[in-house]
Amino acid sequence: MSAYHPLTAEEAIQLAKSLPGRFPDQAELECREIGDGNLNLVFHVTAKHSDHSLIIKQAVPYAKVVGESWPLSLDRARIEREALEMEHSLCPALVPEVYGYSDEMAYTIMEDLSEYTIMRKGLIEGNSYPKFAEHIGEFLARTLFYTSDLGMNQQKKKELAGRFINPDLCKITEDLIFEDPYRDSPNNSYPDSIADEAEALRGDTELHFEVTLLRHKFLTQGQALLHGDLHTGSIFVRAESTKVIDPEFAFFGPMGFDIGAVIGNLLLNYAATPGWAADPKAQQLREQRLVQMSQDVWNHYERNFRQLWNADLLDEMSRTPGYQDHYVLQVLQDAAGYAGCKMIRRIVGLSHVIDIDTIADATAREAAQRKALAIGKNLVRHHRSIKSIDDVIELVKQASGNEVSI
Ligand SMILES: Nc1ncnc2c1ncn2[C@@H]1O[C@H](COP(=O)(O)OP(=O)(O)O)[C@@H](O)[C@H]1O
Ligand SMILES: CSC[C@H]1O[C@H](OP(=O)(O)O)[C@H](O)[C@@H]1O
Repeated sequence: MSAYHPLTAEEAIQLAKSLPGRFPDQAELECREIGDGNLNLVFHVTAKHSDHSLIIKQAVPYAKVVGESWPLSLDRARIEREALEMEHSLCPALVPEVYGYSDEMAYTIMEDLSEYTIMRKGLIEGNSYPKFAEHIGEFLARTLFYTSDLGMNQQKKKELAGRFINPDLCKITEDLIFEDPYRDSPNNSYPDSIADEAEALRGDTELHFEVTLLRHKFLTQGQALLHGDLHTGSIFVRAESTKVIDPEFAFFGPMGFDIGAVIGNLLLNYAATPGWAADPKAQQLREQRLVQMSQDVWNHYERNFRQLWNADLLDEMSRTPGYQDHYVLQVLQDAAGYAGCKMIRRIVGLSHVIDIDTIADATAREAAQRKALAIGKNLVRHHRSIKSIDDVIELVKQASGNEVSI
């Protein structure tokens, strides 16, 4: 019989105490459950009168946001922990350290990042993160290159892929991102004010064709080990430092999905900007910064990825002249398409983003929803003809209906 049960705060404290070297012997520990995500429990354990602390993240056997009617495998905790360890080994400065775990109890004990801000909140507050694009570009390039057939032994990659078969969490993405927004699904949720947009999405078969191509790639292309859910709520930031958390959707999939997740979420915040910055000058500055950041994320990714390819390529056939350019362009096109899909799902599907949903003024909120959908659709529709990141930005500007000079 399994020993699994959801931890109490007291049990989390006992667990923290039992970890050697993490707290002074006589420390008086306190614990709070702080999970604000859709799926898991997160315990924050701190020592009174000291700066020692840690996080215990535990999966529950269902999707917390929906309830027990949506069962989910506890194995996702192992997958998240192994992905965190892999990402930390490739990018130690950009991923929290794992201190301990239990697969049976589905928990991971890790470094406390409470001194950081969740990026989605920071962006809503209008903060700028000048190092972010450089950091996330490095994270994307290193994790994707070294887990692909380019940078990892190909037999080892096949074995590793077996550890990251993640059917429950992939099914969430397949349904919520690539299907529900385009049909009449009980999972969908949107206000009456944009019912016309939702109806148009359901009838747009040309758009469905492009989404189906992206969905097929997601289902079949085991290009690299992905984070799988790299939105701005899964990234902690400070002015000088960035940390990626929450890779429980990790699996071997198309590289562009992770890159597109970052860019799509920056663009969701971009679409929301008029709802947060009343002053036109401040609004313009924020918009320019977000568009520039989206462009920089790609540019840093591409520069790092090409450097790794030129220095550490294991696959001999991939030295064929022209192949690197072909490969990188495919990833860019995928990233643009996936960014668009991610934007659309956050407006009409299950699980929205606070960047848009918490805009107080109803007119500004609706305008943000419509702008996000326009950008998302434009990226999906045209992703296969994109030739450069400038083309991506052009599609964003075109759909925004306003000038964004960067
Ligand atoms: N390592 C950490 N340090 C500090 N806070 C964390 C850490 N990991 C998670 N949290 C907090 O818990 C919240 C939910 O965590 P997350 O991993 O996104 O859970 P879920 O998988 O349920 O989405 C985060 O938004 C953050 O506030
Ligand atoms: C029913 S899960 C919906 C949604 O939640 C996940 O996000 P997070 O774990 O960060 O809360 C993921 O984006 C899923 O698509």
